[in-house]
Amino acid sequence: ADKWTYNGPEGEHHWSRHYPFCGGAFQSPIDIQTDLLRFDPTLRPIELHDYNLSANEHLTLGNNGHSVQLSLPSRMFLSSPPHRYSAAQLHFHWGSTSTPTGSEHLVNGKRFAAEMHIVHFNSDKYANVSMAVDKSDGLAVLGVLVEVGEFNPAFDQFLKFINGIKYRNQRVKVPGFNIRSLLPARLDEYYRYDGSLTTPPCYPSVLWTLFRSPIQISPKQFLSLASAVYSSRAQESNSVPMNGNYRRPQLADHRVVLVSFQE
Ligand SMILES: NS(=O)(=O)c1cc(-c2ccccc2)cc(-c2ccccc2)c1
Ligand SMILES: [Zn+2]
Repeated sequence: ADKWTYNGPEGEHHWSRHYPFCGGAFQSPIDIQTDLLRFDPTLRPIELHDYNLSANEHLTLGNNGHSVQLSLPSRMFLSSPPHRYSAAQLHFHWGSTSTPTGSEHLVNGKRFAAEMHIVHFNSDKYANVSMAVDKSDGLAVLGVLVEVGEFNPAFDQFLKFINGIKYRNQRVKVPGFNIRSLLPARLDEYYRYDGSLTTPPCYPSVLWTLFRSPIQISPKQFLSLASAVYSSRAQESNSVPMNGNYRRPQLADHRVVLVSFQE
């Protein structure tokens, strides 16, 4: 079983003991300093294919003890030339009801309420996500910053089922919906850098795309995300609420963060 947590003796400062890459280079997340960006005119708008899933398609919403994740069919893909990346899953990182700031990436030191990650793998080169996860050109993750504000009907397409996955290893089936509706309007404005999984084993295998525009969810929706789930199992006596499941920003070292927009 994975032996890591976000706090305490198995917290992020100890991850590298069992997961050496966590102490290595190219780690994520980072604090994106907008005065150190380099505009790259070759960064084209992200193209999404087959993101509009029919309600007949059933997705698995699960509690893996560290996050809430939604499985995605691999026929969904994004193209960011030269490669095509097939979808694998999406999941979230958040703070807590008392401190509603739990995004992983920061922008000029600002932490957002939460962050959504849509994990894809390089299906031009690898048969599945497990083959891709530890390859330097294996993964592409779309990051979306989340703010508390307007109600977000797309979020409710899965949030309304969250009470079925209150405890670790619980899973429910949810009808497919348009995953594009979870993303911000502007898919042409994003930050791009080479990084890693933000959880153990922290493989430096991720081409990160963090969209410039945050999306909004209502206070009630945030409360539901941040207070409905536990990292403990159903039958365990002392239940452990799942919150603060975000890694602190890592050193950018000399990594250049590219940006697809100029102003
Ligand atoms: N935060 S992340 O995007 O770097 C990330 C990617 C993947 C991931 C998943 C499948 C294939 C490849 C990578 C898994 C997690 C994860 C989050 C919580 C608990 C355990 C794992 C997190
Ligand atoms: Zn993540």
